Amino acid sequence: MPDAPLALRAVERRYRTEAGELPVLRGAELDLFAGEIVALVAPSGTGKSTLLHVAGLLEKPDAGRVLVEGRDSGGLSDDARTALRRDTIGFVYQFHHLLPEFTAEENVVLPQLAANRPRREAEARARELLATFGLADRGHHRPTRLSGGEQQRVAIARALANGPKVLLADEPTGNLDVGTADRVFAELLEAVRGRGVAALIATHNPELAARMDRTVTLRDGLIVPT
Ligand SMILES: Nc1ncnc2c1ncn2[C@@H]1O[C@H](COP(=O)(O)OP(=O)(O)OP(=O)(O)O)[C@@H](O)[C@H]1O
Repeated sequence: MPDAPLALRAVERRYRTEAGELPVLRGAELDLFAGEIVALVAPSGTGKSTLLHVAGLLEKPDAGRVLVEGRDSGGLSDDARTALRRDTIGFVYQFHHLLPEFTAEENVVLPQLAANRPRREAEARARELLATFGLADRGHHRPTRLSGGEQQRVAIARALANGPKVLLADEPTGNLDVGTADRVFAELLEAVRGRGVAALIATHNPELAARMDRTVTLRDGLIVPT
């Protein structure tokens, strides 16, 4: 069997605060398999964002291992970690974080150029991805000229631009009105399912969680099924 796209082994993460050390993750374990979509539903402040940042190689664990397709990210140089993240992991945030001075298409092109894809190929892929999300005629708009739902669709297209094995999302539709959130979420799930990507999606919305394959929560710094 191939390695899980993402695995966490005994992952610990603690923050130093004025009140002392705050242990947020205390031995978290997770196997995220290709094609499965896992909901992360946990009360505010229990460590969802911390978990996603550590799983996404944006923060290093204080102990334990984060394995991407079986490869331990622990011993890598900063550059090698960045390259591994860029080539294998897509991130969608609650707020789109698109670059305001670039068009929608350029926002989807840029991560591909960073991954050394030739510009023409990157542009073709960006147009194809944007079309998937119903944005074929919005590619030349800057983010401020797009609706909230359109901005978030572009952010999803950007996350998928380098063909990630893993998609991590932190309240990806949390900033949208209910109807738009519902549609964008359905499109996100369809895009992830269609590509066989392993996804971990944090949400406070039980209805959205119910549309995923399984749900996990955080309890005392551990990932547990619900
Ligand atoms: N850089 C940091 N320094 C100190 N403490 C932090 C830092 N980042 C997060 N924390 C603390 O760690 C705990 C977990 O935070 P985290 O943002 O991961 O929770 P969360 O479950 O995502 O919350 P929410 O649902 O409200 O976004 C919180 O108590 C938070 O205050």
